Amino acid sequence: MASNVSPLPKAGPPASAAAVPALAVQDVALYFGGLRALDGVTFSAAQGSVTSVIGPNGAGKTSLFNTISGFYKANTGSIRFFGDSVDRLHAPDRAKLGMARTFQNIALFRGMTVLDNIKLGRHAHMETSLLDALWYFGRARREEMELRREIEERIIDFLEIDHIRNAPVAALSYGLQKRVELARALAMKPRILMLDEPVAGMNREETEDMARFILDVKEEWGVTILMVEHDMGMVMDISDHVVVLNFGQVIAQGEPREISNNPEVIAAYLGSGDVGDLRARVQQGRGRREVA
Ligand SMILES: Nc1ncnc2c1ncn2[C@@H]1O[C@H](COP(=O)(O)OP(=O)(O)OP(=O)(O)O)[C@@H](O)[C@H]1O
Repeated sequence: MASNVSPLPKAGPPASAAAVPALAVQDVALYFGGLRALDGVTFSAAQGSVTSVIGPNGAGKTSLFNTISGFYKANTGSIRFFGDSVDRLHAPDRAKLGMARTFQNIALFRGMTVLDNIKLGRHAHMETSLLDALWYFGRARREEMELRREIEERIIDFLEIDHIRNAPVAALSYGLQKRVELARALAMKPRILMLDEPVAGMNREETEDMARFILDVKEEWGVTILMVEHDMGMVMDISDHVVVLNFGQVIAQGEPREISNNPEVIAAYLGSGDVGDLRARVQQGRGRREVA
């Protein structure tokens, strides 16, 4: 990818700290009345990895994302973020710690420009008290504004969206809107990026572009990725670790190759629209990691 701006400095962990997972979900349950949307879910996402959560419709993937990011409060269990419990924190405080997410349906301000949407991403870190505002009024605030501008420019360059920076979001193709959503999430300076169906509704070319950007975010920026995605080809190609949910429970987890050959996983997908895709992957018996 052409880039004459260096990537953001990695918040790279010292070797000893890398053993602490970016995210550790332990025995999490979430009930809606009598329905167990999540039931004893346990898995972790290693620092600097792409971890994907898959499962048939209604398996609990979105509920899991909402619980991790703090929109829902788990009935039982715990969630640790880089070793620290976030169980008592609400969604905005988890976002401030560096949990950024995109949504299944694009959640951008369609009448606003690309740049203004990206600028909104930084609000996760903005302080609002009067004292803070006064303190920030001087040099520190100017310096911070410059840093933020620099970050925005790096993101725009990195995601190759310079040509549309002043375009209203509503005028963009679906694939570009998804890329702007990714840009806004990056502006939050995330330590973990949670992507809810990042390539849903995309054509093949847009999907490949998005897959490349996700890998670049991981590799060049050192950001951990947690992704929910139905596109099995994309999941198997770019994931380091795959977690399979069915009826709110983890039925399998492991490397993509193990998962796509797991009979329980294939059985879970029978009758779902995704089974053809999964079967194709199994028959194909190869992924990018094997080609490389
Ligand atoms: N707010 C809610 N109130 C009641 N039930 C809910 C709520 N949200 C989800 N559910 C139920 O919880 C279960 C898990 O739903 P969830 O949306 O998490 O699944 P999913 O794996 O994300 O599905 P999809 O792939 O279709 O998006 C489903 O049975 C769903 O009907």
